[in-house]
Amino acid sequence: MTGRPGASRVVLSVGANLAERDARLASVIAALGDRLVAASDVYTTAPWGGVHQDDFLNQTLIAEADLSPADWLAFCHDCERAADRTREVRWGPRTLDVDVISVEVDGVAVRSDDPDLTLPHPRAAERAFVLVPWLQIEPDARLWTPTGERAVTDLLEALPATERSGVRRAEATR
Ligand SMILES: Nc1ncnc2c1ncn2[C@@H]1O[C@H](COP(=O)(O)OP(=O)(O)OP(=O)(O)O)[C@@H](O)[C@H]1O
Ligand SMILES: Nc1nc2c(c(=O)[nH]1)N=C(CO)CN2
Repeated sequence: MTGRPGASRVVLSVGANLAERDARLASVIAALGDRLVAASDVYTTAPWGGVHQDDFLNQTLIAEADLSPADWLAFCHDCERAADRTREVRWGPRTLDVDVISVEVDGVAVRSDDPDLTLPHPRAAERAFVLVPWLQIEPDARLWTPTGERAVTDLLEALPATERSGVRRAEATR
């Protein structure tokens, strides 16, 4: 997907479950610099996706810049590369994962089924580790789903209670 850079607002989900997890998350905030609009607290989250592995730290960020959706994906990949991220097991352990959850250009949500950049992120609505931190910084957040645009609070309520209870503010757990 390509696109003319223009003022855009992005929601990013950041996760890490190997060494130096806090520093990995902090590296994304540092890379955003003054493009950062809001950062949730850091949450300790049970692994999603069925792979047995250590808990993650997750954080959701909102940023704004004159960047196209493809530029935001490149930003995410640059951050992952800087953290020596390798792609081995799908949904498995990682030094740093930075996903584009949604992008708005001129206040309109970008929708794309390009496998290289699907927008909104196709699994965001199933992930309490994305939705809980997102709601902390944007309580009235909305997300396009295959059944239309939905309030993120409703998406979260629709998830199994065990998914929601696996997401806890990090200071409560260490
Ligand atoms: N919204 C998106 N955000 C990030 N990557 C995306 C998105 N849509 C498609 N992709 C593509 O998905 C590919 C795999 O990404 P990645 O390795 O981060 O997946 P994953 O974290 O293992 O799983 P998931 O996609 O379920 O989060 C990337 O190369 C990227 O091009
Ligand atoms: N809790 C949690 N689970 C995950 C995460 C993550 O960031 N947090 N990322 C994954 C790969 O996309 C797979 N599973």
